Amino acid sequence: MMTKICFLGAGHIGGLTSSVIALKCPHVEVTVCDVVAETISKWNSDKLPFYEPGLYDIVKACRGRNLFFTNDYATAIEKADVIFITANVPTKTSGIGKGKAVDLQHVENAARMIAWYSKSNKVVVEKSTVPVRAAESIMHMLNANKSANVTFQVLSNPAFLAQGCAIEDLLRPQRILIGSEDSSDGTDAFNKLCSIYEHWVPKEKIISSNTWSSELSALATNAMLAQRISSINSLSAVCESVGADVSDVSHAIGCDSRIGSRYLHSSIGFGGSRFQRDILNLIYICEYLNLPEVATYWQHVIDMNEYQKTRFSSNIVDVLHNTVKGKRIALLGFSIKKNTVDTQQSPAIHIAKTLLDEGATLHIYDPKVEESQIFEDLGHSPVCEIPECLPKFLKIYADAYSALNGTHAIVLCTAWDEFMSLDYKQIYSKMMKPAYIFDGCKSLDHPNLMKIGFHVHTIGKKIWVTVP
Ligand SMILES: NC(=O)C1=CN([C@@H]2O[C@H](COP(=O)(O)OP(=O)(O)OC[C@H]3O[C@@H](n4cnc5c(N)ncnc54)[C@H](O)[C@@H]3O)[C@@H](O)[C@H]2O)C=CC1
Ligand SMILES: O=C(O)[C@H]1O[C@H](OP(=O)(O)OP(=O)(O)OC[C@H]2O[C@@H](n3ccc(=O)[nH]c3=O)[C@H](O)[C@@H]2O)[C@H](O)[C@@H](O)[C@@H]1O
Repeated sequence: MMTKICFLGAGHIGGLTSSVIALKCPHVEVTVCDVVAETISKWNSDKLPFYEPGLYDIVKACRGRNLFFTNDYATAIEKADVIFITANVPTKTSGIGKGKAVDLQHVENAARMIAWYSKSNKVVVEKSTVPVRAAESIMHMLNANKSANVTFQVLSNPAFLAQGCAIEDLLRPQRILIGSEDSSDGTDAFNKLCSIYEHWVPKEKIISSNTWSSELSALATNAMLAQRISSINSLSAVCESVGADVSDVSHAIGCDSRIGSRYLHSSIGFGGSRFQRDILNLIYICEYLNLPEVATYWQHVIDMNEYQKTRFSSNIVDVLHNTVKGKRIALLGFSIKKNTVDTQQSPAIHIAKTLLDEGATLHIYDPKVEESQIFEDLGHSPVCEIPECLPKFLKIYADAYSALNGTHAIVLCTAWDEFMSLDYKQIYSKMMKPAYIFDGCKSLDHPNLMKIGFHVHTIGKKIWVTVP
């Protein structure tokens, strides 16, 4: 009999994971549901709800064959053997734990829906990143709302996808972690989920643990990755003071196989909603468990990230002779990193707001982020208490050359590939002099830029040049 899977939540994780399962398991019927009807309409159209390299081709190949997007979650739940919860888990904005603890209401609602519409036993997979022991709450929710003869097994199976390379992460995962209950029913549920992944993931990459370890591992992975970035960013400040280059330091450190080279790229700070949210959640859990020293340790990772953004913005103002008022500054890249439209907590927002508050006029260009998104992200800058005045100071361009024309400085926030191959000689000729580049990604060809005449400032290495 054909295995049937259902996803509750057609966002990034639901949409991406379901598509790859449908691609790799043609005999499995995958149905993806969302409580927002418009999201489902987008999945059924040619303009998917978000951009991710490779996603469109997979959806096109599988949609209507064994991949379906629908609002009829009652039928989808009833038919499914395995149900993934991929609802969003935002940070609480009010009440106990405000600003740190996460709000599980969407996950709980999904669990209730599963209980209401299930007429046979189900394996429920907690895919959303949740606090430790959330599976217990899900189980309570399921048992309190279910029909008498139905039983559930809850597995924890966190997603480890980074935006921009999520399809690659799914097709060739470093590991699939499945946490299950220590019982024969738990083992059966584990085997059922394994049998899906085994279609394309080597068996040795599927690792098992108890449910709580799996839940904690999801938070801990993001916390450790963010901690590495904050560590290298802290060293970038030292490098700028002593004349070292953080890229060299990072390379030297990364060659040590005990440390490894990934997530040691110095930047203007990590962005995205996930790192900060997961660390804050970890801090909240530590405070709840009366582990204040542990909570403080992780808080420093976030503090260092804030420091890096502020340090970079202040340096721009300092270098531009302590005032940017009336100066036109181009900001290249607005998303958290290349190949994604995600702007949540993007360092570019912090930098743009600082420069706007200091009175600069910003020319922003990002290859994929929509103009309306940029206006929304910057709408609360104090300089623009009246949102209508924002367009006077903020201009969004559809191409890099137009954005750079007539500017005093270029600030590189995101390393989209196209920024590396721009004709900087031509750009320099159309900029105000002296022309500055602030490279927040350490990705441009600095000797060449300096030869052209730019003053180059790059994070983690101070370069002062005079125009030839
Ligand atoms: N975006 C990413 O790359 C990663 C996300 N995660 C985790 O996965 C979870 C989901 O994240 P995203 O997909 O990014 O969120 P998202 O916000 O893109 O999508 C969540 C979707 O769930 C829907 N939803 C909410 N309640 C529902 C319900 N009861 N039934 C059906 N649909 C419902 C929402 O309408 C929304 O479309 C979060 O916990 C996140 O931390 C984990 C790893 C990577
Ligand atoms: O929980 C999640 O949703 C996901 O969060 C992150 O993925 P993501 O936020 O999409 O992107 P990353 O590639 O990790 O980058 C996050 C931020 O860190 C920055 N970064 C990354 C690497 C680095 O060396 N330096 C650095 O500053 C990036 O520019 C970006 O702003 C994790 O990498 C994923 O494993 C996890 O599944």
